[in-house]
Amino acid sequence: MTTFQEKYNEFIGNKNNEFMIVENPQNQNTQCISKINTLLILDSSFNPPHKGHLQMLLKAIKKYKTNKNKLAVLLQLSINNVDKGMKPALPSKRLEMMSLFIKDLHHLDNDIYSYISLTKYGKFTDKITPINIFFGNSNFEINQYIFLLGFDTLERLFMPKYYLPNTVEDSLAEFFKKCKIDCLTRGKDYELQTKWKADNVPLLFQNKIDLEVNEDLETSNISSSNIRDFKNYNKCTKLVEKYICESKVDLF
Ligand SMILES: Nc1ncnc2c1ncn2[C@@H]1O[C@H](COP(=O)(O)OP(=O)(O)OP(=O)(O)O)[C@@H](O)[C@H]1O
Ligand SMILES: NC(=O)c1ccc[n+]([C@@H]2O[C@H](COP(=O)(O)O)[C@@H](O)[C@H]2O)c1
Repeated sequence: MTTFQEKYNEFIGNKNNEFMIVENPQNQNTQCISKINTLLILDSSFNPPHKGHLQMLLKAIKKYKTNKNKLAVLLQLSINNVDKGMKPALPSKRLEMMSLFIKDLHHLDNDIYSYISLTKYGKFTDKITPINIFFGNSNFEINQYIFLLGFDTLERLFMPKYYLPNTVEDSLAEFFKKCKIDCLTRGKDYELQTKWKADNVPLLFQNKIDLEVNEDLETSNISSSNIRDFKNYNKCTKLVEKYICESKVDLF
């Protein structure tokens, strides 16, 4: 049995588990970790991780890494998507791919601390609670949680159906006290997406969301579903990194 399978079994084995850290930074330097003040969170089904995800992280790291900001990255696998099921790749295999993805990120930026976690929560308003319990303690100095989202998820974050009978504003108020959203456009309609944000996000939360236009259509059009549609790793080498293809995780 793989370590990831064991960790996953441990996680689902206890119904009280809502969040679990699966991988910690490799070089644990407590003094440096204590200086981390910004956590970038990419919560996804990683089915599989792809170059679009990498682009989101690299853009966010570039934007938020400053002399004052020491960053950590949390890649989180959500086992309960608000809308989608868990098929086809096994959760343990997704964790394995996430770990490869993090190694790749470290090659590109070796100054980043990274964590991998599992969560049972589908809604962002729930996801933040255990994250804040883990990272909000005195071992860290975290003062900003930044969720990295693509535009399609941003639209869904503001859909009333997830919060009924409460209003979207009331339901998200607490979340936006602690968190910001860094969002990338998807596909070519980025002007419409910018307009959607201006027209639909309640005024109260407008400044909590940074919507960045990604004019590079090659990366902004990538999704895990279109990779799975290729039905063959050899046909999607432009969309996923080589190590994911080589991992031969059964996706198709
Ligand atoms: N190419 C991309 N550009 C910008 N955001 C992206 C891109 N791919 C995924 N995302 C965002 O990353 C987050 C995690 O998404 P996830 O990996 O589940 O999406 P996906 O690739 O669209 O998957 P699927 O096709 O299986 O629905 C979501 O907020 C999604 O909008
Ligand atoms: N209203 C919400 O909080 C909301 C809406 C859409 C997606 N999500 C979550 O965002 C993550 C990414 O989801 P998608 O891959 O479906 O875009 C998943 O964990 C999903 O559950 C949350």
